[in-house]
Amino acid sequence: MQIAQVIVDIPTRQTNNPYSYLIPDYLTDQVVPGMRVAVSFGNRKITGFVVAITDKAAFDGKLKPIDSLIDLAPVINKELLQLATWMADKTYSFKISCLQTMLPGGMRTKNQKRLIATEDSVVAAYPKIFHGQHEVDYNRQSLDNQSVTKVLELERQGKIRVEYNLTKHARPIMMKAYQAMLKPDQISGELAGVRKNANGQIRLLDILRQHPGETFLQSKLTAAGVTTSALKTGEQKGWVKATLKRHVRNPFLRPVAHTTPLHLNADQQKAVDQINIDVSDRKNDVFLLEGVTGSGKTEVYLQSIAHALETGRTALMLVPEITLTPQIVGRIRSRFGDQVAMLHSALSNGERYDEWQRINSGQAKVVVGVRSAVFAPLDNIGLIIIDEEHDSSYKQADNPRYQTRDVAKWRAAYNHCPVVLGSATPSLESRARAMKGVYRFLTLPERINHHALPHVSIVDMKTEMAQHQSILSNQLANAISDRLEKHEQIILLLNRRGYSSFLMCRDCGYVPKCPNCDISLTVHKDTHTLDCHYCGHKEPIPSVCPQCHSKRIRFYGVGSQQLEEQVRNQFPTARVLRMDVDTTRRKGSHEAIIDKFGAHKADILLGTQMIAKGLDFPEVTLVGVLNADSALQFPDFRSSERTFQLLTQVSGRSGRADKVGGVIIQTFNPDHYAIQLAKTQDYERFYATEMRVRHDGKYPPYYFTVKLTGNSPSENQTASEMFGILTFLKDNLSKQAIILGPTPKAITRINNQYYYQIIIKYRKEPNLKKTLDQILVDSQKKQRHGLQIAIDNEPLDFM
Ligand SMILES: Nc1ncnc2c1ncn2[C@@H]1O[C@H](COP(=O)(O)OP(=O)(O)OP(=O)(O)O)[C@@H](O)[C@H]1O
Ligand SMILES: [Zn+2]
Ligand SMILES: [Zn+2]
Repeated sequence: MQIAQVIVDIPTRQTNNPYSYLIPDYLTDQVVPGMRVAVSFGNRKITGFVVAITDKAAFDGKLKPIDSLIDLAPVINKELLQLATWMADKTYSFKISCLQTMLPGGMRTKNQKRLIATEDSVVAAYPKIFHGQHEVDYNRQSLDNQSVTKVLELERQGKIRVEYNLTKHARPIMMKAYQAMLKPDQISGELAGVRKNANGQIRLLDILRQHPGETFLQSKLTAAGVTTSALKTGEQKGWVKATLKRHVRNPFLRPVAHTTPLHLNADQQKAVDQINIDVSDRKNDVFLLEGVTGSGKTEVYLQSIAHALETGRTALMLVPEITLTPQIVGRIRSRFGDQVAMLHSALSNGERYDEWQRINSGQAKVVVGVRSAVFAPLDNIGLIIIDEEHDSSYKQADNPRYQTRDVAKWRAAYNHCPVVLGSATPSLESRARAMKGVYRFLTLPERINHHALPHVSIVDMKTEMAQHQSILSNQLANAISDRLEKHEQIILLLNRRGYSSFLMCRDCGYVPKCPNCDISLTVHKDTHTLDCHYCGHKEPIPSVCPQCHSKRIRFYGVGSQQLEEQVRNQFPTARVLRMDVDTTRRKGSHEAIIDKFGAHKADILLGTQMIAKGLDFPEVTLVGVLNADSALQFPDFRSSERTFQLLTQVSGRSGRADKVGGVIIQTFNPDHYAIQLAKTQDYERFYATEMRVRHDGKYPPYYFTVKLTGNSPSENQTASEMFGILTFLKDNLSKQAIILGPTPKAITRINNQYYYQIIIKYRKEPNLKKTLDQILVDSQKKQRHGLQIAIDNEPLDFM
């Protein structure tokens, strides 16, 4: 008797442990860990993941049987099953949400499956399953147990394939195809019987001669000059057999030219050598690769990946959200071709599924992707790279609140391979670890070919604004004219972090606020609405002030649209491209803008954070930052770090090739150290200064942190529950732990829920884990009264 241990899809703390279910006889030896199953739980029908098969139950009572299998092959491999257990524990989340997070979007929902015969014989042999068709919906209800067992067996033998019937777009595409049935020596005989002018048939035989046994998409054959009538004749004469072939969606929009490895400079060579030794020796070091902007980090990644592939292993490379992908993915593909799979948020569910499938089946050996790609089902990983390791998109904001770096390190340990964290401006955490020798430190201190870092100047907008009201300072405007004259390119960054345009009445000061949240509404000119970015509330833009009926109700703040208008007015001959959420909504538009700018078909690229990182355009000699300090006002201990990183990154886009680059930073805080040190691009001094600030303020990396957030529909209830938690923490933690709060969050009310938080700062708290786990267990009971508790281990901010 076999028993399946199942993690059920009921997000409660208790269900982090598996439940036992009997495996019915007809499924003996067919159920494998990593498959999803349907089971009864109480009187509900739910799904779950099989995590183990045992012969003893964890429980004495009578076991319920598994109702049916959802997957016919595992969707989570052994490594990821183990990872889920670690991750649930580490992030104070449910194992079920960890497992679900690992699957590509389209597979997370309950979906239909189709069975596809890969051999004709099975269609005829199992009419009860196939009803004479090559492809059928897999409908558990209409099959008897014997047939289900058979299906599983055939799947394992590779005689049938299972496809997930995703939503319409996500569906695997099966297309009409023909399989070559002739042996090479039969071709001449057949050719003799063909009329001289039957070009289509002659062409078909020609193709069959070159590719015996292969299956071709009909579209490929017709494109090659085989007519449909020739195909019909060929089918009748037994040359080819009609069948279906899967069309793999190709998310790579354009073909790329192949590139060969560059000759490395000495620093690059040293870095590659050290990484490669680790790859060969299966050592599990973490490297911090700190290289100034334009120092050629990407080439180091590429040559290390090549080495991992040479040793027969695979490689995983993570990049921040789509900002980087078009250029970097292009570079990786041009080196490694079709071995590359790409996973990012701009893919459709179907594309993501296809890519996942290519990785899972071992076809793709190199995966490039954003945060969630850290769960790519790659086997035998030889190297993991995290580019721009300081980027905040590597931390997931929702449950499970994982840090990609930590997951990567876990997988590297499992696979006995190194991790490379790369950045021009490493996070303080990583740099501090490198200083302590926990990470190995590699540096690329110079730009490629000894190009100079750009010259940065700072414009004090307080004095500037006193003279004239304009988004562009005189100095920046003059520099733009200068570059336009020289036919060089310009990047203008509008720092939108914590910054948006809102409406205010000039007479009474009224600002429209969201009815559900404690936040002012944002003006969206394209839809002519005021939107709440927290709950989605929308309302029309009023033309008179609802409070005093004045008509002088105006926009404040600058949007990228407004900046574009102003730049076009001031420089009417300049060709301007804008890149922000609005202009990149359509698929492929991001690449299109980058291509156009790269081909110098535009002079000015302006936009939000999207243009700050990773771009490598040799003709850019001026970078302007419109509002450097909009993040500095945030009540966030990382705001200086973020500002410094952003300014250094965006400055690094200037003067990357032979022409010397300049940068102009407009700011209201010209004396702030983050801005002053970004001027000299002096990471070393920034690191030293900021470490002192963190030390004095008892912040990371000197202290570990945890954020507890509670919310409920009643402010009183939220507050009193959080005070209860505070008492519990004080009773269980040591005197050294610093507990801040509970305080209302910066935006206390969101969607009519009131949020309070507690921050814990600590250096060593052996009881912390147990205490927090207990709080989570207790919170399950309180949930009935509408209170939610979330625990964020090492939060990105304290807001
Ligand atoms: N060894 C080399 N010889 C010649 N050119 C090189 C070499 N290595 C890199 N390059 C070129 O130098 C440029 C900058 O390299 P890359 O974009 O990798 O820098 P980076 O360190 O990733 O910079 P950033 O952090 O600013 O994105 C690229 O155009 C790249 O092709
Ligand atoms: Zn008013
Ligand atoms: Zn709202």
